[in-house]
Amino acid sequence: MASTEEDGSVEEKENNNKKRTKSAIAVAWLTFYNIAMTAGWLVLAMAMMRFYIQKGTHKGLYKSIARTLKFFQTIALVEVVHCAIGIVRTSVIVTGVQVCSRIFMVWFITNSIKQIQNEESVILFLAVWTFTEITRYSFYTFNLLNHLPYFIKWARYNMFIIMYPLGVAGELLTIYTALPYVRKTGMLSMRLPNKYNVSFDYYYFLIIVMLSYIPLFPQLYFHMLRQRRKVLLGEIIVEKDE
Ligand SMILES: CCCCCCCCCCCCC[C@@H](O)CC(=O)SCCNC(=O)CCNC(=O)[C@H](O)C(C)(C)COP(=O)(O)OP(=O)(O)OC[C@H]1O[C@@H](n2cnc3c(N)ncnc32)[C@H](O)[C@@H]1OP(=O)(O)O
Repeated sequence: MASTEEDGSVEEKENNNKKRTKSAIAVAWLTFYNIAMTAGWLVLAMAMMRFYIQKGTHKGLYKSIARTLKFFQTIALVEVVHCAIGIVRTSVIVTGVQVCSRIFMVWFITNSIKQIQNEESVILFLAVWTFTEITRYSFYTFNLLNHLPYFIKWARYNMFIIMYPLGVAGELLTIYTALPYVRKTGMLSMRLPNKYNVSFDYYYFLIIVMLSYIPLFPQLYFHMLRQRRKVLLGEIIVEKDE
């Protein structure tokens, strides 16, 4: 009996040690990741401001920052992995929708359709994303370091109230502006007959994407409102299993 108890406690200790090592590694990785992402979005913010100050126009701005934007927005896929392996307490679905919709905007809309790159709506969502991500990643960084200034916490859980609708407006307007080009060129579409016997119309796909904002965006918005109540007002919120 005694030896079993001893074994149990040794096993427990080993498990606790493993957990501690895992969480130390996770914290180190997340700190590095959040610092890198804050820096990346700060670089983007500075590049955009410099471009506008030097040229006095937003025309050509997207092209000048495209590579950096694609890099840092695509890297954000790692955040879905963070949720999946449980190193952050966030829903895989919520994070997945947020990250995938951004990657779709960057790669399959703005990057693929050159004719829309100079639209004001592109600048709108870029400015909103940049502000949001600098706030969000610096919030996570300072939080992990246990030195979170109140104004960053306040900005993280208040600014989204205006920024989310503005970002969505920029994204939807951009897709809407792209529709005529997509229809005219038939880009990324497959018409029958073809050897795979498959038909795909990117124009209608984009309309479906626009419509999917109606059910999906409120889920993200209400998720953030719940987080806001939890963090700023200290409410205890029982999340449903996902
Ligand atoms: C294939 C085609 C697909 C097309 C789909 C079309 C549908 C599109 C509908 C969606 C529209 C989206 C539009 C959007 O792009 C527009 C904008 O973004 S506009 C800008 C405004 N946006 C925002 O303010 C939201 C920004 N995004 C987020 O905040 C997150 O991505 C979100 C997942 C929405 C929420 O974050 P989360 O659940 O993580 O909340 P918290 O920040 O409070 O964190 C919860 C806990 O997890 C810890 N955590 C999370 N991440 C990290 C990290 N990287 N490092 C360390 N810790 C992290 C955090 O600290 C919390 O921990 P605890 O509870 O212990 O304090």
